[in-house]
Parts: sequence; C-alpha cells; structure tokens
Amino acid sequence: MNVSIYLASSSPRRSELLNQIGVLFDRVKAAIEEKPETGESAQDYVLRLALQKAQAGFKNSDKERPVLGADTIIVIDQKILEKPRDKKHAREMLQLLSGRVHQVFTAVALVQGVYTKSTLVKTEVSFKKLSEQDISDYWRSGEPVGKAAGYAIQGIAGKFINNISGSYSGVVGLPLFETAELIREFMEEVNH
Ligand SMILES: Cc1cn([C@H]2C[C@H](O)[C@@H](COP(=O)(O)OP(=O)(O)OP(=O)(O)O)O2)c(=O)[nH]c1=O
Repeated sequence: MNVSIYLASSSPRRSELLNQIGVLFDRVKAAIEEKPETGESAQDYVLRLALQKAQAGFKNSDKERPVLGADTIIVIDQKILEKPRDKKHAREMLQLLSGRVHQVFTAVALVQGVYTKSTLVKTEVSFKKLSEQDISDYWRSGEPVGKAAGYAIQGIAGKFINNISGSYSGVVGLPLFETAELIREFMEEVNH
C-alpha cells in the first residue's frame, strides 16, 4: 500500500502488523484515559478509545497525514476485560476465560482534521479448560503483562486456544483486512 500515515500506538504488535501490509508510518504519542462511562456498551467504548487515541495523536502530529488509533478489549459475561493490573487480576481473568468462548473487539480509527473514519471487528475465541498450573506457569512466563485479558494468541497462549472465528490479526491488535480497507476508503474520501 503506497500510503504514509502516523500510528498513535506504543504497541509493538500494531507496528509489526502495519508493516506486514506495507503501510508506511511514523509513530506519534497519544496518552488517553481508558475507562468505560456508565452505561456505555463494550462496542461504543472500544470505538471511542480508538478514536480518542487517533485524535490525541493528531494533536501531537504535524497534521500532514492521517493518524491511526486502535484499541482491543475482551468481553465475557457482559464484562469488559482489559490489561491485567497484577498477578491476581490476570488469574481472575484467565479463570473466567477457561473452557469457554469469549469475544475480542478491536476498533480502528483514522483521523485527519475534520475527517474521521472507524471500524469495529469482532472475533470469537474459544479457550480449553485451564488448570491452576497452566495459569501460574503462564503468569510466570511474563506474557500476560500488557495484553488485553492477560493473554497473547500469538504467543504461548496459542496452545490454550482451540477455535477462533473472525480475525486473527484483530485479536493480536490490528485486523489487517479491515485496516487496509479503512485506509483505502479514507484516502478516497479525503482526496475526493
Ligand atoms: C487478546 C490479545 C491482546 N493483545 C494485545 C494487543 C494490544 O497491544 C493489547 C491491548 O491493549 P490496548 O489498550 O488495545 O493497546 P496498548 O495499550 O497495548 O497500545 P496502544 O494503546 O499504545 O495502541 O493487548 C495481544 O497482543 N494478543 C492477544 O491475543
């Protein structure tokens, strides 16, 4: 893809995924508060965060290129799971996911001045039943830190996952097909 954008993300996975589809980018900083509002649905929440990251990134940029922001959350039993605060929190989340199917939502937003466009991708992920040993060994690997719901499908947790339906790259943090489409449509609109 022959476009150049800014990426409002500190996630190394998102950089790698954008590289994978040939989008040229520089990173910009975007610090926002991540907290659901009362009554806000999971879908609205994840879309709002992606958009706020892109908007914050745009403010910090030279405003010459579109800025991409993204956010990933996990939903199970109407609960939103984000990055673990500590070992106890990670253990609680993994116990909740054990032996069940959950939803992963990744939202991607593009912003350039008055132009904004976003997309939401849902993936269903099924976990095998996890033993206490699985969970404590997994925490000790260090992998849960910094990952939504405390797991990484692209890492050791791949061995816990017996089925997925949707976008693998979306679970890792940036859905490749939908992101490429979003960038293409955004460029068309801006250059019209
Ligand atoms: C579920 C899952 C999440 N993740 C990662 C993707 C995201 O980086 C992270 C979810 O946190 P996010 O808040 O979406 O993103 P981030 O804080 O890491 O990065 P930034 O806001 O700067 O863009 O979890 C995986 O790497 N593998 C997985 O299987």
